[in-house]
Parts: sequence; structure tokens; C-alpha cells
Amino acid sequence: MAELLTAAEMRAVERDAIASGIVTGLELMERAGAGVVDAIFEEWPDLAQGSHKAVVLCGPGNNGGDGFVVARLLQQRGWTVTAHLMGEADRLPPDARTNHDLWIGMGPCLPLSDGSLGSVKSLPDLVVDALFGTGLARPVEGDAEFLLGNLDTLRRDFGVRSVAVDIPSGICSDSGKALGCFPKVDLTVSFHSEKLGHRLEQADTHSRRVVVKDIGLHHFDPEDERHDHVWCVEPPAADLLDKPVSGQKYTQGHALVLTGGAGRTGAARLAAMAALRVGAGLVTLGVPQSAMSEVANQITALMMIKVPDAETLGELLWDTRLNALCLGPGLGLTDLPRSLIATVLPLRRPVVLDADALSMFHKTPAELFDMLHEKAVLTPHRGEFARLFPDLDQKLKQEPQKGPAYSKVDAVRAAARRAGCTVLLKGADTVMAAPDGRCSIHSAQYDRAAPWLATAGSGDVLSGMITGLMARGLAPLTACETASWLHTQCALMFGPGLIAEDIASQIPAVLRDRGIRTPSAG
Ligand SMILES: NC(=O)C1=CN([C@@H]2O[C@H](COP(=O)(O)OP(=O)(O)OC[C@H]3O[C@@H](n4cnc5c(N)ncnc54)[C@H](OP(=O)(O)O)[C@@H]3O)[C@@H](O)[C@H]2O)[C@@H](O)CC1
Ligand SMILES: [K+]
Repeated sequence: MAELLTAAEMRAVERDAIASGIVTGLELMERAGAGVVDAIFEEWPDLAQGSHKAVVLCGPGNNGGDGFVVARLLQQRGWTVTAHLMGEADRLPPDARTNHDLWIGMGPCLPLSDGSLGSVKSLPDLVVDALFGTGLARPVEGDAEFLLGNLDTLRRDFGVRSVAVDIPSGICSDSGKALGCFPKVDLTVSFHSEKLGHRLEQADTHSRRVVVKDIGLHHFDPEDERHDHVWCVEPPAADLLDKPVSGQKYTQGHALVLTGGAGRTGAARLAAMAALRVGAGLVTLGVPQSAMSEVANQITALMMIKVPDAETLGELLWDTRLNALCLGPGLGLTDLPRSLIATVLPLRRPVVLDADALSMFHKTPAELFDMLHEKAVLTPHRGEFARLFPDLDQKLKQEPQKGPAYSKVDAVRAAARRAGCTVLLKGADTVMAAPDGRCSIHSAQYDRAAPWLATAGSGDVLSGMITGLMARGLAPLTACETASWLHTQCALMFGPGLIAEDIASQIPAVLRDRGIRTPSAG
């Protein structure tokens, strides 16, 4: 998995590298600027030929310093470049000041103003946004706000291309939240690793693409440093999902998914099918009397068993081969589901709680938290999260007045700690955290945007996938990471027109794509 860094972590990596003597700050800035120029030509090969016109907006910190390097390197390629500086040159930090002074010998540096992007008659081919990077400390105002607001219009209406250095200015790199304004650029070029802000919130609405350029710094090792850092979920390794050739069905676990009453069993059936498709050996639906014939008419590979009350469920669970459970999809909000949950949780067996199993505790979340354990997973959407963790949701909702802003990572980590189990908060930026602080983000953004996944029953399928993977023996956080990736990948594979029933049906194709083959296929 790839690390996602906060501004403080990035500064620490830089500081350690400089202190060890392997590199200077000035060298890092040069590499950063050169990385931006390389990325520009990779993105737009036509700009690598001939002479073009660029405007570089430089801020008062080192992000501005990177901008002066870009200005110099483009000018050296024969471009016509104008730099615009926000603030006073003599207040720039040392490395940025050095690059400013180098630029002054080469081309114009004007004060930033509302006219910095030129007039309709003299527009540049490219705008470089180097106003603020990881040091954004408060909302952007004045001329900077005006200019950033215009970038998207220039792109749409006049074909002017825009590139942000490190992160679009105005976006908090720790939280992805906008501080004061909301630019939209074609390309963001970041350094060393992506920052959390490239993946959180509506990240792909302020940049159409993000590329990361290596500047020769040390990367964290996921095996050693999982607790402190946040990781971006990547495609699961084939051996995580493959089945042993000689295995029989019980070696892949037996999941139990509880349904609601008559007329409300669809959600649990979706979850159960997903659990089976991700490879659980057996999946049984636990069904109340009123829904027995409805469920019997709808299933083939799934099994069912009557669960009229909590006592029956308790007896059933003496069978420890039932090794992962799913409660919530369509379960209802009456006393029966509450007693079913109270029967399941003390057994400390892997369990996913979703939907109604979360909503029913909205007045008494502490009652739920008291029963939870480290093998449990909560999979709330934002509304369910707000009901269980109203104070954290409130903090998350507040419009930030300073950076770094409170982030979804902060909120989900706090929720997992409080609940004592893994919490997965759904979204295009799905954030999941274990109670010990391990945390990852699955991003269905940029080229993995899956808008058709926002469809009724989609969350039930995700819960089922997590349950099935836990039945196969995956640890809760790993199951969440793997299921999040599979869920989105199925949607991408199916494409437009997707409904919840289609998601799990794509699993075989996705598994084949991951290199999981039948032995005879080699
Ligand atoms: N770390 C690394 O390894 C590397 C880092 N590199 C580059 O450095 C960048 C980080 O540089 P940075 O720390 O100087 O912060 P940066 O984003 O330039 O802004 C700070 C300045 O902006 C000001 N300011 C803030 N908000 C404001 C507002 N709303 N309105 C007005 N002013 C505001 C703030 O003022 P202050 O808060 O101090 O009053 C301060 O003057 C990073 O993104 C990357 O591009 C690369 O060279 C490669 C290696
Ligand atoms: K920027």
C-alpha cells in the first residue's frame, strides 16, 4: 500500500533527509520544480515542442519557491514566462528567496494582482499555481482567491491549462477541505508521496489528476509503521484471495447473514450473495418465521435457517463453524434485532454491523460500544456515522478557519477508538480505522471514480463482502480494505447502468483480472 502523508510528516521526512546530509533544501526544491516541468510535458506532449506562454503564481512560502524553479526551467526551454509574487521578496524563506533571485535575473516578477492571469486578448497557454502548498494556514482571500476561482473558467472557456504545485492552493493538505476558496486545475504534481488531502473529501473536484514525482526521500515501510501512518488502499495481492487447491468448503468459513421480516429480506440476500462470491465456503441466511417462504423462493446456492428469536440464534451459534456474521441490512428497528445483536456480540466472533444495526442505537450509542470488540466492524454511511458519533460528525462538518483542518481520518480514528472496533465510513473517500490507530483510505476518485456505485443496496453488498472475507480468515481491517477495492472494481468493470445486483456478479471477472486462475488454466 502507498503511504499518504500529513504536512507534518512530509516536513519531518524532509528535515531528517537534510539533517542526515544526503540532500539540501535547495536541492529538494530544484527536484520538485523539475518534477513539475516533467509532469507538464508528460501530460501535454504538445507543450514540450516549441515556445509557449506561462504565468506562474508564486506564494510567500516554499510552494512559491517551487514556482520560481518552474518559471526558470520553462524559460530555459524557450517559453515566455511571467512570475507573480504574493507578498514581499525579502520575506520569502531562504530557499524560495534564492530561487526568486535566480529568476529575477531571467524574467519579469510582478506583484500578484487581480490582473495576473492576463486579459482575454493575451491569455497564457499554461497557469502554474504555486501559491500555497502544505503550509496553507488560513482561508485564502483577496487577489489570490479571485485568481484561483478563475482557473476553471479559463480552462473551460479559453483552453488555458493549469497545474497546481503539490496541491491546489486553498485545499488543506491534511483534510482535503477547502480553506476559503475552491480552485479547479487540470493537473496536480505532488512530491515524494500523495498527501491525505489528495484523497479525502471531493478531491477530484479540485484537480482532474494527481501525479507524484520522486524527489529522493525515504519511504515508510507498511510492515513497520502501520499504526502512525495512513495508507492508500491498492489492489489486493492475488494470494490474499486465492483458494487452496485441496481445500474443502469449511476451510473457507461459514457466514451467517440475518434477514429482516417478510418484504424486507432483499438487503440481507444481497449481502449474503456477496459473501458467497468473495469466497466464503458456505453462507446461510438466518430468517424469521414470517419471511421463510419469501427467502426460500429467492435462493439457490445460499442456505437458510429459521431464526425466530434470540434464543434460537444463541443455540445456533454453539456451532463455531459459523465464523462470521452480518447484521443490519433490512434487519428492522424493533426489539428482536436488538436482542439478536445482544446475543451475537458477547461471543466475540467476527461480525459486521451495518444499516439498522447501527441506527437502532442512535439514542444509546454507549450501549452498543460497551458490547463491541476488536473483531467487529461498523460500516456506517455519513448519516449513520452522525447518529452514532454526533460530536465527531459536528467537528467534521465545521467550516475550517485554519489549517490543518479536522479530517475524516481524525474522525474515523476517534470513532474506532471509542467503539473499540474497526469503523469504515463509506464514501468516494472511504476511510477505515482499527481501534489501535491503523488507518487506510480507499479512494474511488480520479480514474477510479465510480458514480454508479451510489445506488440502493450497494452498501449491503459491501457489508456482505467484508463478512465473506472475514469468514475466510481475513482480519477486520484487511477485510475492509480488500472489500472496498473489490466493490469499486466490480462497479468499474460493469460500467454505467450498474445496480446492486450487478456488483457481486462481477467478482469472478475481477478475480480473474487479479491473476486468480483455476489450476488447469495455469
Ligand atoms: N517539505 C518538503 O519536503 C518539500 C516542500 N516543498 C514545497 O514546499 C511547500 C511547503 O512550503 P511551506 O511550508 O513554506 O508552506 P507554503 O504552502 O508555501 O505556505 C506557507 C506560506 O504561506 C502563508 N500562508 C498560509 N496560508 C495563507 C493564506 N491563507 N493567506 C496568505 N498567506 C498564507 C504562510 O504565512 P504564515 O502562516 O507563516 O503567516 C507562509 O508564508 C510544499 O507544499 C512544497 O511545494 C518542495 O520544495 C519539496 C520539498
Ligand atoms: K499550490
